[in-house]
Amino acid sequence: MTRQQLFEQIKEKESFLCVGLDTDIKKIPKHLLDAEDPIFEFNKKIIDATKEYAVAYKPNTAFYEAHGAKGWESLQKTLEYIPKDIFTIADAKRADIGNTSSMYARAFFENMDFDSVTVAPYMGSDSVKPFLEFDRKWVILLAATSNPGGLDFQDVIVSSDGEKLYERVIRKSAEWGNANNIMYVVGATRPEALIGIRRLVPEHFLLIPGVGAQGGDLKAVCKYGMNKHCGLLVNSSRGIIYSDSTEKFAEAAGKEAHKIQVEMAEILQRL
Ligand SMILES: O=C(O)c1cc(=O)[nH]c(=O)n1[C@@H]1O[C@H](COP(=O)(O)O)[C@@H](O)[C@H]1O
Repeated sequence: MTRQQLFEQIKEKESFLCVGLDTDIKKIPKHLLDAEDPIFEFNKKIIDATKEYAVAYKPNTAFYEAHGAKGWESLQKTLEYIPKDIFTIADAKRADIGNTSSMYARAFFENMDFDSVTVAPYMGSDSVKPFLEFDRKWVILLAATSNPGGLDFQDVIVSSDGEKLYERVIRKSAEWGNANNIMYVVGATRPEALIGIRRLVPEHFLLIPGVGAQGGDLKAVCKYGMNKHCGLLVNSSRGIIYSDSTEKFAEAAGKEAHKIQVEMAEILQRL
């Protein structure tokens, strides 16, 4: 999917919501456990209930890989079930030496046909570039993450002018691609980081996880992170998909997604 197509979706749906499909078999309603593929059954119902309000879905591959071959099948079926006009993110946080990264890229872009994959920058340019060789596919590079441990390395000052490691990651990696094939991950829990990040990459899309269960603030994120093409995909996983654990779980997820979408529509009107 291109940046323009993504922006068109955002305008049409008045939403920049990404629903995280972090589907934990221990948390899904009990009545689904008799199904042949409970994870897929759950995802199908969540997708049906939220697709009107979401411009992206982000299955975190850990929740599928944990089940071995069957989990990968659930992931593939889920991907195929997501409507084609909705942006898809394989949240796999990959990267390795070049020839291995090429295989990861093939796994998610050719074998599975995701629009994007999350990538860890620690191994540098040759570990990231193989993901950038695919037309209309995206790398979503970890920059300033939402977890407390993110501060351990990402905020270390790496130059005499006060540049932080995550800023260096963004500044350098922006030279490997462009705003049409790289996005950055910035946690909703640290909106203040967005001020400096927008100076470095005013045009790029940012994936912002951490609203909902991790307590990030949508308004603060938008205040500091939005650009004239919105430039944000804001993810919530547990806050949406587990809003209810009864047979009405999908309805509740739909309501929660709608609530966030209404807030987003109001914010988008001010663009
Ligand atoms: O790359 C991510 O998506 C990610 C980066 C980050 O800094 N923080 C973060 O929470 N995530 C992911 O975003 C999702 C957040 O889930 P909830 O906290 O349940 O909304 C999980 O799949 C995380 O792995």
